[in-house]
Amino acid sequence: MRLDLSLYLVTDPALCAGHGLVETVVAAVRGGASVVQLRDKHAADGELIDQARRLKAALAGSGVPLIINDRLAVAVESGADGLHIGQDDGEVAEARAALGEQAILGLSVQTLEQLARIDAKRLDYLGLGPVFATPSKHDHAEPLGFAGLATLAAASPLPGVAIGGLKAEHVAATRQAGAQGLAVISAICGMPDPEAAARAFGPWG
Ligand SMILES: Cc1ncc(COP(=O)(O)OP(=O)(O)O)c(N)n1
Ligand SMILES: Cc1nc(C(=O)O)sc1CCOP(=O)(O)O
Ligand SMILES: [Mg+2]
Repeated sequence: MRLDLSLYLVTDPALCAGHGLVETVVAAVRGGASVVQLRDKHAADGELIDQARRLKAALAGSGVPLIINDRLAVAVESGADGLHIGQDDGEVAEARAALGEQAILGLSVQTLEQLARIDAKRLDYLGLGPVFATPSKHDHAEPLGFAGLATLAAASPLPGVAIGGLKAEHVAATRQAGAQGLAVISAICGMPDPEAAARAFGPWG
């Protein structure tokens, strides 16, 4: 099945706490989220596996894949659809070997130098960012702006999803820069109505 990166929800345990993790994700999917990533930098593996299984059950029949952030063992053990790793989160070859050919594997890229080194045949997509500075990730790299995003997207052999400080008002500029979608935390998680917040991004194509 084609991977639809158009509205990629990344969860945050604190921001999702208001409505609850599963409720926030289900509402966002009703509003048009096309991918969900479970991201929690502090939870133990066992807790994340449990959350991933609950999310997988909630997403059943929606066609929306569940991606695990950082933790290969959690992705394998939970039966999630894939894994997203950053430049310091382990080897792409090891992740692909453990996940199998059918799983979705994404990698974060911030620079042209990193892009030149990617193992494209083992990857499905790239996370390109941050477009803007964001309080949602304390250790983010230098912001790219839309010009930097366009440079990376043009040089990328893989579909890219833009991330970092993006809101519904940035859909047109993100498309124009050549990304295949927007990945967001705070524009959906922690909003009073996550379904309406997701719907505000509108149709991609
Ligand atoms: C879709 C997407 N793109 C980029 C990231 C960032 O990954 P990483 O650089 O490993 O940082 P952390 O999210 O692990 O803090 C992402 N998670 N998702
Ligand atoms: C998880 C993450 N990764 C980034 C990167 O640049 O790789 S920026 C980011 C946080 C995105 O949150 P928000 O939509 O609230 O700005
Ligand atoms: Mg990471």
